[in-house]
Amino acid sequence: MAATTTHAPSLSFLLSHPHSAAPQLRLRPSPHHRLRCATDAAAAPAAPAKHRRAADENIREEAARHRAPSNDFSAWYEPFPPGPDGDPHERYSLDEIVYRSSSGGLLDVRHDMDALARFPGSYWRDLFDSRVGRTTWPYGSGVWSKKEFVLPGIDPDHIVSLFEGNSNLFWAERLGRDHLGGMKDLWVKHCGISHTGSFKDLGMTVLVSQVNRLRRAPLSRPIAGVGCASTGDTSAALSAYCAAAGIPAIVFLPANRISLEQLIQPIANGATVLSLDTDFDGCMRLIREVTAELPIYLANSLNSLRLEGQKTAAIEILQQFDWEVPDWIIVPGGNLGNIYAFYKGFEMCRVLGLVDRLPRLVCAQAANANPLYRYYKSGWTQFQPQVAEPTFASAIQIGDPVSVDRAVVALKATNGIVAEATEEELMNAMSLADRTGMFACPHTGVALAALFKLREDRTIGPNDRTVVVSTAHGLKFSQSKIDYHDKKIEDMACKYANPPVSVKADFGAVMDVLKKRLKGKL
Ligand SMILES: Cc1ncc(COP(=O)(O)O)c(C=O)c1O
Ligand SMILES: N[C@@H](CCOP(=O)(O)O)C(=O)O
Repeated sequence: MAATTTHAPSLSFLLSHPHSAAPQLRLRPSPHHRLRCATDAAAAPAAPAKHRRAADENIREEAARHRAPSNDFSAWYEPFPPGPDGDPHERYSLDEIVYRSSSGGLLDVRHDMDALARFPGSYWRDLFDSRVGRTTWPYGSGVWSKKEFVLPGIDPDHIVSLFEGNSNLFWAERLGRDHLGGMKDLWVKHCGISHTGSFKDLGMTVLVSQVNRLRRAPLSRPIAGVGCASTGDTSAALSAYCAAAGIPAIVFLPANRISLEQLIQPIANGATVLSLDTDFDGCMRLIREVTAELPIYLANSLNSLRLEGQKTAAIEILQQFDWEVPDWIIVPGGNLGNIYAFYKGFEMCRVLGLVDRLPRLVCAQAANANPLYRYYKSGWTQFQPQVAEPTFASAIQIGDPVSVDRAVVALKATNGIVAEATEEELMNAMSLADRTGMFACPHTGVALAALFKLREDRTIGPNDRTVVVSTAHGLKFSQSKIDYHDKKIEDMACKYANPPVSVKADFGAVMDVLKKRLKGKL
C-alpha cells in the first residue's frame, strides 16, 4: 500500500491543537455554516422536529431523504505518535486498507480539528444532547450521535448500527457508602450492558460500517470478510455486526481460554470460528499474518478505527454528568486500546471546548497479566512483553499488548496510574459489588479492586467523583461466579461466597434455616 505523504502543519495532532489553550477565541460559525451542519446533524440543537415517517419508509430511507450537503469535517490515518511539528506527515485516507505506518508503527485516526473548532463547545454539547434517546438514523446510537467526532465522512446509508451506546451510568451508592469509606460520588459506567455484552460494540459499529462502505459501490473493494483474534468479546461484537450487515466474519480464539457464553456468540451469529491451540497473543500473531495474505479486513483494535467508536463512551460520561468532568476514570486494561480511546474522547472534548480539563485515568490490570503495570513500576523505562498467566479476568489475559504505546500517552497526559489486582482481590471486589446490586464481570472486578487500593492509600478521596468502567456483562462469566460461590477455587477463601442452602422440602426444615439466617432480625 503506497503511503500518501503530505505536509499538514495546520492539521496537527489534537494534543497540540492551536486552539486548545484559548477556546474563548474560537470563531463562531456563520449562520449559513451552522444551518448546514445542523441539517447534516439531522436534528437541530434546539428542539428536534416532531414528524411521522411515511408508512412505507424505514428510518434509513427517511435519513436518506433528509440528507444534507456534505459537511466540511474529515478524518484520516496518521502515524502514532505524531512526529515533531513541522515534520512531513505520512497520511492515509480511511478508505485505504492499512493498519501500520511505513515504519511498522501504530496508526491513529486524526480529525480536522480546525474545521470542528469553527463551532464552539456549546454547539457540540447541544447537538449531542439533542440526539440522545431518539430513533433517528443513525444518531439514535450513542456512537453515531457523535458522528462528526467519529467518522464524519461516512454516508449514513453505509452505517451498520445496532443502536449501541447510551449505556447506563450507575450510581453505586451502597458500594461507595458502606465499603469504600463513605464515597459519595461513585459511579459505574455499564458499557457491558449492551448488544453483545461488552464495550466492543462501540468500536465494532464503526469498523464494520467502514468495511460496508468499502465493499459497496462506488468503492467496491474486494473484501472477502472481516477477521479478528479474540479473548471472546471482540469476536462476539464482530460476529454480530457482520451478521447484521451480511458480511462474513472469521474469528481466531484461544482454545479453552474463553467462557462458554462468549464462545457461543460467534457460533450463533454464523461466523467462521477457529479454535486455536495457543493463547491470545498467538492468535493475534496469526490473524496479522493471515490478513496480510488474504483479503480479510483486520478488526482488532490495532486498527485505529475501533478506537473512534470506543472513545464515545468517554464523551457519553461527560454528557451524563452534564458536561462536568469527573475526577477519576478506572478502566481495566488488556490489549490497551480502550484506555487510549477514553483519553482520546476526553481530550477531544477538552480541545474543542466542550469541557475544560481531563480526568485522571487509572488502568487496572490482573496481576497474572500485568505487562503495563510492570512497565509503569519501572518508571516507564523498560517494557517487557510476557506470557500471561490464566486469570479469572480471561478477556485481559494478554501479555504483549498491541496498544502499549497508546496507553503510555494516555496515562502520561492525564497524570494517570496503573494498578494491579490478584485473583483473590479481583474476585472479592467483583463479588462485593454484586452484593450491592451489581452483577459485575471479573474485569470490572479488576477495576474495582484497584479502586479499593486507591481509596485505602487515600489517592482517591471520599468526595472524588469516580467512574469505574464496567467492560462486560457479568452473565458472560457466570462460571467464575459459580466457582467462587461454590468455594471451589484453590487457595482462595472466597470471602463473599453465598452458596445456596439445600433444604428438605419440609415446613419445619425451611423454618429452621430461615430462623438461623435471620437471627436477631425476626
Ligand atoms: C471485558 C473486557 N474488559 C477489558 C478489556 C481490555 O480492553 P483493552 O484490550 O482495550 O485494554 C477487554 C479486552 O481486552 C475485555 O474484553
Ligand atoms: N478482550 C479482547 C482482546 C482483543 O481485543 P482488541 O480490542 O484489541 O481487538 C477481546 O475480547 O478479544
